[in-house]
Amino acid sequence: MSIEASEEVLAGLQHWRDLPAAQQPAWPDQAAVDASTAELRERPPLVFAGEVDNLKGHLAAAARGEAFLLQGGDCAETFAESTADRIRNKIRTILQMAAVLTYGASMPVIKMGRMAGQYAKPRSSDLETRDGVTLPAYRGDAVNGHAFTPQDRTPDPQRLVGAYTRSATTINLIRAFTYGGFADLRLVHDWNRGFTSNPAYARYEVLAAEIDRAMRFMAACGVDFDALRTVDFYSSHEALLLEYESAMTRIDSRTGTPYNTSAHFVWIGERTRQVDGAHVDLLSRVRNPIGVKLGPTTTGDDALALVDRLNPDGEPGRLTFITRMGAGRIRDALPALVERVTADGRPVTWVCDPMHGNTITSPSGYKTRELSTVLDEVHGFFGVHKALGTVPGGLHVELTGDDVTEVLGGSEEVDDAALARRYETLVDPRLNHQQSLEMAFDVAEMIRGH
Ligand SMILES: O=C[C@H](O)[C@H](O)COP(=O)(O)O
Ligand SMILES: C=C(OP(=O)(O)O)C(=O)O
Ligand SMILES: [Mn+2]
Repeated sequence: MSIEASEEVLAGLQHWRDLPAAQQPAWPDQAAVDASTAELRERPPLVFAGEVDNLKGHLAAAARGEAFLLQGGDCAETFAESTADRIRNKIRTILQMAAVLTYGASMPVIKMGRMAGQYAKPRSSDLETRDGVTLPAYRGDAVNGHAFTPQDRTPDPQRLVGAYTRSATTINLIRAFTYGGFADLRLVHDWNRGFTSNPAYARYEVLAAEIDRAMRFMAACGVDFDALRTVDFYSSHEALLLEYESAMTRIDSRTGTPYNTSAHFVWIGERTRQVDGAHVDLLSRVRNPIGVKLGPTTTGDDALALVDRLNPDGEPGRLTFITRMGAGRIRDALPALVERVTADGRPVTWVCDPMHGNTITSPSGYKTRELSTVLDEVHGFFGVHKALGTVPGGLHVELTGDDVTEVLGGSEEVDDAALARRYETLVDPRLNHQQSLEMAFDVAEMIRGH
């Protein structure tokens, strides 16, 4: 039987159109936007309501300290790099990190990509000027092209359909890899052995040897490793482009309620989380688990107003707060927020994004981050939660599975001169494969000390 949504619910899904919406592209032609979104509305969902509900249950467990979220991927996915190799490498990196964290935390790790839809970016400035020429800023491949030409930089709504198509092929590959044997724990463990056999990472040998012993213990006990060949891997992106997110919002025929079917999990960015704004309104009406990024100026009142709007009934797993304070601020700024929300009593999953509060410009002019500063924010996050007796529920990271040089530091040190070698990101700097694993080992040690 198929249950339909009420007129009131359907009308509510359009209410965002009456509200202020930050960070939307200046589309030159609204009729062309309408044509693209009409096309999107005809396309199949990318994720299914049952999967989304399962994820919500897992995130509820993370809020209670019974699971840990690992969410990672590019700052901005690009159409050109939605290739099988790049996608496979990212999945492999996340699976390797997850294996280490599972051991460190002794709990299930929820695997989630900033993947299969992360094609739209908020920007500090609407415009970019180079050599006296001013053009619209690059806002992600779902909006415009990165090349500094008027043709590329003019927002093109056909790109919304392009983003859908790439998201569909990416999630298809994710499903194929994670259900087809690529996620086999024995394989993932072998890859990690390859990482720790590199002398640069000798300090992680002790933990690696422990994991090795645990694997042999499991084998000796007759654990059915074949049953561990598949994993659930969830998709996520910032729900920034309201026309796209609205077109992908569908009524679940089982319940008659709306789900955003563009990803399992969507989040609202630091720049678009205005409590009376369009983003909060649209996401308040869908049933997915959702996140909100919270920067260092967030007040307890702001956080509670978001709980009121996004999770008034305190549904477990519904709301994740992704804090991105900066290593220098987290120890001062986070406690008041956590205390206030904890006193309220409605559950929240606390996740640490140690990237966005720690962006710097290197002496040679690259937008970058220092791995040591990134790790310091994670330490601060665990420290605050430990002191308050609350639960650090996960990690949100910008990373890639490739050997890029975008973030400074790491045991195989990337220095300022090395940044030029393989700086490929179109927006924010990502941890490379090795730096990502180094973070996973470091965090695993941190969790054990927690
Ligand atoms: O990921 C996000 C960036 O931090 C955001 O898009 C802002 O970047 P910008 O300051 O380069 O515009
Ligand atoms: C823009 C981003 O983050 P924030 O909203 O936290 O600045 C991002 O996650 O890429
Ligand atoms: Mn970013």
